[in-house]
Amino acid sequence: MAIQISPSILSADFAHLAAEAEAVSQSADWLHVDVMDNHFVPNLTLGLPVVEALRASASLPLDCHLMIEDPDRWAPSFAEAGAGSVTIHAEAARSPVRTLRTIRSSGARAGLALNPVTPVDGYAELLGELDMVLMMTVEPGFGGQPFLDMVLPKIRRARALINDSDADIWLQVDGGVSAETIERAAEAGADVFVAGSAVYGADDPGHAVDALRTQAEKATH
Ligand SMILES: O=C(CO)[C@@H](O)[C@H](O)COP(=O)(O)O
Ligand SMILES: [Fe+2]
Repeated sequence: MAIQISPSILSADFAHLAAEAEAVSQSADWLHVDVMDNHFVPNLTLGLPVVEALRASASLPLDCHLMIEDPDRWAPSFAEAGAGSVTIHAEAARSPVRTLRTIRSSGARAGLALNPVTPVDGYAELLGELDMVLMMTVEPGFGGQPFLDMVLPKIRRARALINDSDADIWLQVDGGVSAETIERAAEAGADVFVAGSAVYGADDPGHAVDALRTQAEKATH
């Protein structure tokens, strides 16, 4: 399982987004874009126009994490805007099968995110519709929060379900991922790592991505 790193631009300088994206373009695999609507989470960030602008200027594929109340309405537009991956929250989606299929039919990867206390077993039936499962290791809404170790058993459970399914599904962790926590998440079975403050809070974001990848690889070999 190849390790992938997806820096979150939530911790980047929004006045210089293109340059911030460029700073990780040689070292990262994706650019993680946190879309928040102040309803599903108590924070408001960015929407489709910013994703369209990033799509036109950034070289990395966009990994859009929709923390919004009505993903069934909006997710297809993010896929059509050229996002490489669109992840909806299980707690918010009312028609997840239809929405995940629509994302895929636009050529994007389809992801399902689970909040820290949302059980994974109830979603086993959806695995056939998924390219990625996102495990939140903080309550969604803000960058810079501490990693929740209580989610580690659920990451292990998701890894087992994915392996049993024989499908090629990535397992992403998002929230509090740092040089200190990434090994625990990798050991539990995650293979895609979102990191905001650990990358954009560093003096050299590109180097921080390399260091995170090295740590995760060490844990899985
Ligand atoms: O989705 C979210 C927060 O809701 C994340 O993508 C954060 O932006 C990650 O930031 P750090 O916890 O790595 O600082
Ligand atoms: Fe995120």
